[in-house]
Amino acid sequence: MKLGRLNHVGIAVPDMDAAIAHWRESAGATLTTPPFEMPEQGVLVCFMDTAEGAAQMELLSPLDKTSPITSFLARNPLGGQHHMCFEVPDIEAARTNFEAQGKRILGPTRIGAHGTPIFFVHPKDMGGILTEIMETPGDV
Ligand SMILES: CC[C@H](C(=O)O)C(=O)SCCNC(=O)CCNC(=O)[C@H](O)C(C)(C)COP(=O)(O)OP(=O)(O)OC[C@H]1O[C@@H](n2cnc3c(N)ncnc32)[C@H](O)[C@@H]1OP(=O)(O)O
Ligand SMILES: [Co+2]
Repeated sequence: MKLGRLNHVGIAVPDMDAAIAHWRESAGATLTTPPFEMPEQGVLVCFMDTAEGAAQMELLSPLDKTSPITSFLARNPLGGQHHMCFEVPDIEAARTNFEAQGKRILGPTRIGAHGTPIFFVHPKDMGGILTEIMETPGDV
């Protein structure tokens, strides 16, 4: 199955304000959303875009000890690339496809930070990359 557009690169950060300043100063990135909490995912999240929306970073810091970002930062205290997110037109068809390939889907399909359904595929089944699949936003 051919995946669509790379929607964002997820970056785990230990300090959200410092990370925003870093990407603004070192890459000229602009904040497209102020940080907002997604308690159901255990994260504080914001999006930064490079020139003309050429690339989007999703900055993620943990809301609590149970957050998936907490264990990532325990292994990578300075933070780092956490996941890559690809778009698909039909999230259920994509889920079925990955399951048919025998790849481990992590948890239920749920609503992600762009307001569309997402799921994750285990990094060990994706060449070491935690892979997020999201349904393309309808207003594209
Ligand atoms: C707000 C939604 C937003 C959006 O875009 O809509 C998001 O993107 S939210 C992002 C945060 N949520 C998630 O990441 C959910 C999916 N993640 C998970 O289920 C876990 O984090 C998991 C299973 C990927 C890792 O769990 P854990 O931290 O407990 O580590 P393990 O000991 O189970 O790890 C097993 C193995 O995988 C390696 N690993 C862990 N995390 C990553 C990663 N991000 N990238 C690559 N590899 C990763 C880990 O090192 C272990 O490898 P090993 O060789 O066995 O040491
Ligand atoms: Co993401």
